[in-house]
Amino acid sequence: MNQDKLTLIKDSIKAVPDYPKPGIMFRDVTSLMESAEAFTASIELFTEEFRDAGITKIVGTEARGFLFGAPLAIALGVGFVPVRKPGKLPRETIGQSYELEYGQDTLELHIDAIVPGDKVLVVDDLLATGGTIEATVKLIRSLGGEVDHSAFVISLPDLGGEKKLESLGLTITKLCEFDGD
Ligand SMILES: O=P(O)(O)OC[C@H]1O[C@H](OP(=O)(O)OP(=O)(O)O)[C@H](O)[C@@H]1O
Ligand SMILES: Nc1ncnc2[nH]cnc12
Repeated sequence: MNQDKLTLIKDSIKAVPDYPKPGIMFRDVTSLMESAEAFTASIELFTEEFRDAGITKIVGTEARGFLFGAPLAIALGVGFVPVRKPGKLPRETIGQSYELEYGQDTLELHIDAIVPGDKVLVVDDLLATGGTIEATVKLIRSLGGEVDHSAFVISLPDLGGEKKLESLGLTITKLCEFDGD
């Protein structure tokens, strides 16, 4: 990947100590999005990476996964499917609960949004424990979707998400990483 773009992206992400709870170093992707150059670079790098991967759908997780998944879907010319927190999707859904770095939650997916044979790329702003994407992958696979690839703007490898997703058979594409938290 283009090193200048990767540096621009990493440098644009502000750190907020003790948010949303004491002891959490919050990596704020909204500061990246405030920079047209950094936001554009992130979508360009993902597009180059997945242009020839045979992806048929992108799944993005609420809420920050929508911000990168949707523009990438347009760039790749494929559909975008949201995975949402409970009660937000209007049609019939399936659900999966999961653990977060700072809590517990459930995610839902429309049952007709993924069809057997879909080759799905899961996209989120940040990979921490991997709980969000593990739950998302279970939802997609239970509907017959194939999911081999994941993409993140930020990874926090110390929190174990990369190992968890590798054990699920996923490749991990990340634009930057931070350690020590
Ligand atoms: O790898 P994990 O430990 O699962 O953590 C990563 C997830 O946590 C954050 O979302 P959050 O649940 O805070 O939701 P939000 O995007 O709606 O703020 C982040 O955007 C990822 O989706
Ligand atoms: N440290 C962190 N910064 C931003 N988003 C997160 N989601 C889970 N952990 C996070």
